Order: sequence, then structure tokens, then C-alpha cells
Amino acid sequence: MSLTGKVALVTGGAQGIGRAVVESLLQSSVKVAVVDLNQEVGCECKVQLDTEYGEGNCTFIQCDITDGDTLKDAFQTTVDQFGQLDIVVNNAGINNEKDWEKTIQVNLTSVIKGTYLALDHMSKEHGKRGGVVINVSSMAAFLHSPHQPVYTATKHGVIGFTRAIADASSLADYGVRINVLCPAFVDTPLLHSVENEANMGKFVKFKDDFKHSMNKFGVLKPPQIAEGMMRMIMDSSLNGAVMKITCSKGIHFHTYEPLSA
Ligand SMILES: NC(=O)c1ccc[n+]([C@@H]2O[C@H](COP(=O)([O-])OP(=O)(O)OC[C@H]3O[C@@H](n4cnc5c(N)ncnc54)[C@H](O)[C@@H]3O)[C@@H](O)[C@H]2O)c1
Ligand SMILES: CCCCC[C@H](O)CC\C=C/C=C/C=C/[C@@H](O)[C@@H](O)CCCC(=O)O
Repeated sequence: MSLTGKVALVTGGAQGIGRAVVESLLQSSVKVAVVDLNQEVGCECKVQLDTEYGEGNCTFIQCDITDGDTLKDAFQTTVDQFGQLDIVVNNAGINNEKDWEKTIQVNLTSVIKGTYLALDHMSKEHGKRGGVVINVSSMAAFLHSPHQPVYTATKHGVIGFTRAIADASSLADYGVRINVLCPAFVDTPLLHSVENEANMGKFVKFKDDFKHSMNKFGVLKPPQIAEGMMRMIMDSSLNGAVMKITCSKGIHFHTYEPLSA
């Protein structure tokens, strides 16, 4: 897939992994809508990106992705401003075992909504030109972290939803590839939330165990995740793929046993 002239929307794009992905897209001459809850960080991010990549190449849209109408407006604003939509990265996520229902809303329900909105704007079913969606899950989906039962459940859900809707896209010829990316630990503000009772609730007592896991498995940097993301966006053979990125194995794909009776 050539990226020249394409338009992307990245949720949670103002910091961390999302910000690194936004920068990689801008470096490939993609126009980018940064969709994020955090007004202050989003505005700072926009100023820095304008300085680095030139004005008119990105926009910041303040949006709580759990509000369906606001998320729908963010997609429409992107299309109104840049004329089309080709790439959607459903990346925004939180770590909150205390308010676990919010974690389900942000990490799973909003990823589903973001994927359906992406299809509204990109699917051949709606007379559009096709495109690509990448949903962000986690290695927690494979290692069922005992410190984060609900976070882990949402990340399992993202993989299941993505593989199923990718098959639907293929069967119904939507022209949209839908893939999922699972990073191991990454050095972002989210990682520091494991220290906080407000985030971890009763599981905060396992924080030393969590840190032990981080030391054991290592911590990646956001540009390493952006590199995997760009590969998934550009490789037109990938649909329903589950990419894992770890310190030990780098960028690689999860393989599933074929179904047998
Ligand atoms: N950091 C890690 O170790 C790690 C590992 C695996 C997967 N992930 C996943 O990667 C994704 C990005 O995480 P990160 O580490 O960059 O986190 P981060 O906290 O650094 O960035 C997340 C961004 O999402 C935004 N956001 C949160 N709630 C939102 C909402 N309701 N509406 C809109 N924006 C919202 C935040 O404002 C923030 O800018 C998440 O889905 C996370 O679960 C992170
Ligand atoms: C506060 C939120 C932090 C989020 C944490 C991440 O979402 C969870 C990351 C969890 C575990 C990472 C484990 C990495 C393991 C690998 O290095 C490797 O040993 C496993 C390899 C398995 C494989 O690649 O097939």
C-alpha cells in the first residue's frame, strides 16, 4: 500500500505509542488526525508536530472516545478537513482495575465503535475506496497478567473482535484490511500507572511482581511499536493478522492452529 496522499486517524495519538505512530505516518507524508481526550497534551503535541512536519499536515481533535456521538464527529471532522479517510489506528487505552467498567468502555467498546466507524467511511459496502484498520491489543492477551484481570480481558476481546471482523471484511469484500498489534511492555506514561492504587485498586499490592515481569521481559520504546504498525499498514497481504512485538523476539506474528473437527 503506497502511503502518498493518504489520510489517517489515530486515537490516543497525543502521547506514548500513539504519538510515535503519528510521527511515523507524518514522516511518510500521510495527513493525520490526532484524536485524544487530553486537551493540554494534544495542543502541545500539535504545536510540536506543526514545527517538525509543517502546518496543515495534522490536526488535533479533542475527543472522549467512549462518547459515541463525539467519536462519530471526530471521524466526520477528519474527512471534512482532509477529504478522505484511509487508515484508522484504534490505539487509545487505559489501565484501571478499580474503575474496570471504564476500562472495558475505553479498551474494547470504543475499539469496536472505532472499527465500525472506520468501515462506514472506508468500506466498499458504503461506496468507499477501502483502507486499513489497526487495533491495539497487548501481550497481556497471551500472558493473562494476574495484576490486570479486566485489562487482560479487554485485550483478549480486541484480538477476537479484530480477527472475526477481518474475516467478515474478506468474505463481504469490504476492501478494508483489519489487523491487531500486541506490544509487550513499552516505556510510556501508561506503564507508570501500575504504581497507583487509583489505577490498580486491590491489585496494587502486586506492583513488585509486575515490576519483576518488566525486568524479566524488558521494556520496549514507542518507535519500535511504530515500526511494527507501519509494516502492518503497508503490507497489503495482511488481514486478520496478529502481530506481537517483544524484546526477545522483536516484531513477529502469532500463529493459530487450523480448526479441526
Ligand atoms: N505501554 C505499554 O506497556 C503497553 C503495552 C501493550 C499495549 N499497550 C496499549 O497501547 C495503547 C497505547 O498505550 P500507551 O502506553 O501509549 O498509553 P498512554 O497512556 O501513554 O497514551 C494513551 C493515550 O490515550 C488517550 N486516552 C485515554 N483515554 C481516552 C479516551 N477515553 N478518549 C480519547 N483518548 C484517550 C490518553 O489521553 C493518552 O494520550 C493502549 O491501548 C495500551 O493498552 C501499551
Ligand atoms: C500498565 C499497563 C501496562 C500494560 C502492560 C502490557 O499491556 C502488558 C505486557 C505484558 C507482557 C509482556 C510480555 C512479553 C513477553 C516476551 O518477551 C516473551 O517472553 C513472550 C514471547 C511469546 C511470543 O512472542 O510468542
